[in-house]
Amino acid sequence: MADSNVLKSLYRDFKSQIDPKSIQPSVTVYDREKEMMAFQKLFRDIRLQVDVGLKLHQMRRNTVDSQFHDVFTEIDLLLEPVETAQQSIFEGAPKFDFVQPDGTHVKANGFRSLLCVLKELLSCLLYYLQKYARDRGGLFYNAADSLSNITAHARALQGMERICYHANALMTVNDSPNLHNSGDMRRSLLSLLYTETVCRDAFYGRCLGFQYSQGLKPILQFLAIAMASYEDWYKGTKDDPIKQLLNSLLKGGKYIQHPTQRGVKIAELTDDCSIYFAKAFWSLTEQTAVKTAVKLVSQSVDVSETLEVPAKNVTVDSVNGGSVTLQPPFSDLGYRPISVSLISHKLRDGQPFTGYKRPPTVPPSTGLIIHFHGGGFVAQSSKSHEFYLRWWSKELDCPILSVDYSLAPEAPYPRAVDECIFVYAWALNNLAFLGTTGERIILAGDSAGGYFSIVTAMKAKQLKLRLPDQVFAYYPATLISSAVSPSRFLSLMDPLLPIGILLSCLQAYTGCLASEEVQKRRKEIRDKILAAKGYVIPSTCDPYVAPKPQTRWDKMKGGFQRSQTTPEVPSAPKDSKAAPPARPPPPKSTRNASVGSKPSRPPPPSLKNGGKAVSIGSESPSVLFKPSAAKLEEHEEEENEVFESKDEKTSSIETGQSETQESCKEEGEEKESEGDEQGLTEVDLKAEQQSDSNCTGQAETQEDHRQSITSSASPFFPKHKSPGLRFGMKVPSKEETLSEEEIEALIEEVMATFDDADITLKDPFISPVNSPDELLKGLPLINIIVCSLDPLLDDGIMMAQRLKSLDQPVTLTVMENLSHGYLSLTGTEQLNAAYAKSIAMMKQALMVGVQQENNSEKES
Ligand SMILES: CCCCCCCC/C=C\CCCCCCCC(=O)O[C@H]1CC[C@@]2(C)C(=CC[C@H]3[C@@H]4CC[C@H]([C@H](C)CCCC(C)C)[C@@]4(C)CC[C@@H]32)C1
Repeated sequence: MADSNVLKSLYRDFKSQIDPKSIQPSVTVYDREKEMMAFQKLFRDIRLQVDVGLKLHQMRRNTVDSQFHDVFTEIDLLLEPVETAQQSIFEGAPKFDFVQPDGTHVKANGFRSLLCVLKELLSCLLYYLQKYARDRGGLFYNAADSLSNITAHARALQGMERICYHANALMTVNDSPNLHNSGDMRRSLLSLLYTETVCRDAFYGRCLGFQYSQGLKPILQFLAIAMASYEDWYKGTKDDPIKQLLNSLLKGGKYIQHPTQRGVKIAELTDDCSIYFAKAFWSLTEQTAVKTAVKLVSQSVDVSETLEVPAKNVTVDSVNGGSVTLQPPFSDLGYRPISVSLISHKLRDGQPFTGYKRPPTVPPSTGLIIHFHGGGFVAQSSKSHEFYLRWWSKELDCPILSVDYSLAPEAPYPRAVDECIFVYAWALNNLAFLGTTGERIILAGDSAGGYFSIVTAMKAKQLKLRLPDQVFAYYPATLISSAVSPSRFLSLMDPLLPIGILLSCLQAYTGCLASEEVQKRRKEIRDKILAAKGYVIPSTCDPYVAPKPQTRWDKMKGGFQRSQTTPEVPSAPKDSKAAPPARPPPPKSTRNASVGSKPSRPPPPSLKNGGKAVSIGSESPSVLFKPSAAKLEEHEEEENEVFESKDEKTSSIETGQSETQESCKEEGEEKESEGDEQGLTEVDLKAEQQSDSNCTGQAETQEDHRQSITSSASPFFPKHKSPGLRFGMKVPSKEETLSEEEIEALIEEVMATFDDADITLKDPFISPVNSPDELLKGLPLINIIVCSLDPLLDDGIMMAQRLKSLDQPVTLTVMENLSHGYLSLTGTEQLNAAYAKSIAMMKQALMVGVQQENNSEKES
């Protein structure tokens, strides 16, 4: 089928040589075809490896055998739903692309990014599966390592499955090209609720940074590990700094060596992240030592001055001939001078200079860049961004004024916005002092700073000040709300902007930091709803226990086993007592048994269910648990036992298994009579039916699977003896069961705790993407630069869509496979290329004469 499509597209290519008009579409179709085939090939190859693996280990001769069998079974079960979601996202993704005003198609949006990430993950998984197949039985074969790698990637695939599922659901409710589901707080809340069930530790363990290219990966891994060890420092007693430092270094080492612990730690620490921790970690770049190091390695400049904009009224000329007086910002902190940095490669006439040896001056530049730094609204300063600002100043040959606006949570919205526009007006009045004639003024900012650059232009427009000539918003946040979007799902695995930190920044900036009591209550409600929907509450599970890496001795034994006739994976029991009894082979191989009767999932729910938000993803069967780092420490001992015999465990687990079936039946009967009364939604019912069929209808096949999973210390399953645990879902107990009305009431209760936020969000300036038309019309050219692997990708795209819909000049540039914050990172060719591209764009914008051309074009 796919082959015939390729043939068709080749034929179209051939035809296009005759008919030049058909060149464009045929190339696109061909590319898409190739992309789709790449996915199909990946799935096919993985299935092939899994089939072989399942056959090899179907005898379940020992614990390692069982573990391999479990992990292959789990992958096998995951592939189908992942592939279904992938196909559907693949179909719909292009509808959300941005088409530049000049007609160029920008192939980027959160859906596409999720597909890229999925592809990367599948490739990694395939790599480890193939490596395992190739090395098995070889001299240097390490069974534990293989198992750990395959397991880690399979667990991440579980997370991806859930994310793709939600993304797919989002696609069905969002009318293209709308990527955010803003305006529906309820739905956002529910989506956020269900994302709690993604095992995020899987993304931060062995798989950390899997989505990035080889150059970027180690940098982001380093930063994530630094964050994990900094947490230990931050929490520890600050009495003895040396002891503290050594301790965090040791912890850093530990997190490199033990990926599982790292994963759990990062997931835990970024889940309910205190804004003060994020602030402290992100402000590491403010340390004198770091600042000095930056100065040493960066471009040297003649001027790097810190100035203060006094808190006095500023009167500026307005565009209609009059003048406007701006009062200094007052909210939250009262009147205060605002700190700014002036960076200039050459000392220019008029510029202040307090350095040691005065260099010769050069005439004022024609351009000026006013820069706003990023830092999630809560951290960083012009100094922490000086590394690239110094280069900019040299390459663009113009001075840069970087604004140190006040930070949240001490100074929430609108303080920083007021400061930015105030400094802008002050700069208009002090161009000569800044060393410029001001012929070309550019506003530029990254991240939170990108947001300020757009909002400042909007404010200038509203106040009728002279507008900047262009705006450069690098990966900006443009929707200040917790609305979900496909790219925002990336924050579930992002090393720089994890979901918990993003949400804390949001609360800090909008001035809605919830009290501890409110947070506690929100969590209680979350747990109640999830339990009622049948999710295994992550925090109630035992820690994830990674397979123990083998010792060299084990490896050698592994090597010797090669000569055996059976393709066994050696797991040398420590003593004879621990030798596992050989299991009789199951009646059918699990793989064969499950063919055709695999727990196939219903399609994503139609969320337009009579206007009711339904339980997104409630039928997902994946295993869910979120271990706690503290618990994990306790289990370090147990971790060593994973490769040991399961003799003692067998009896209790087997009891658990029969209990499982019992409870399954009981609950199933109860459900039949109660289902309607409870007013469950269609999706819920489907889920129930499915779980019922898991219970009885497919007794033979699921029995195999359940047996395979519960009967060993599975690397997927925590040693959880809860009866009723099936595929990470469980039938809610009597106490956990809630009626739909009760769930509604709980949702209402949580929504009420966001009331304040709602008031703030109605401000027309807080989210530029949703600002009224009159505030956006008449803005100068806005250049939006986004990264394809950035949780805020959709924010940038939606801003461009909005401006285009108002016929505003806008460009959208996508930096492929780069992460958020790329301007602050350095050291790889990919980063250098992206950096050079940004410079080239700004250089063009600073050229005197370009504006005149634009204007005359407009007039004509
Ligand atoms: C599934 C649903 C999801 C819902 C999500 C809700 C989304 C809410 C949306 C909007 C609300 C608020 C948005 C806030 C946006 C923030 C954007 C924003 O401003 O993001 C920036 C935050 C700082 C940072 C991470 C960054 C870039 C570079 C980073 C720096 C690189 C090196 C720096 C290290 C500290 C150096 C350490 C050296 C030491 C010697 C070890 C590091 C990591 C500091 C932090 C920055 C991006």
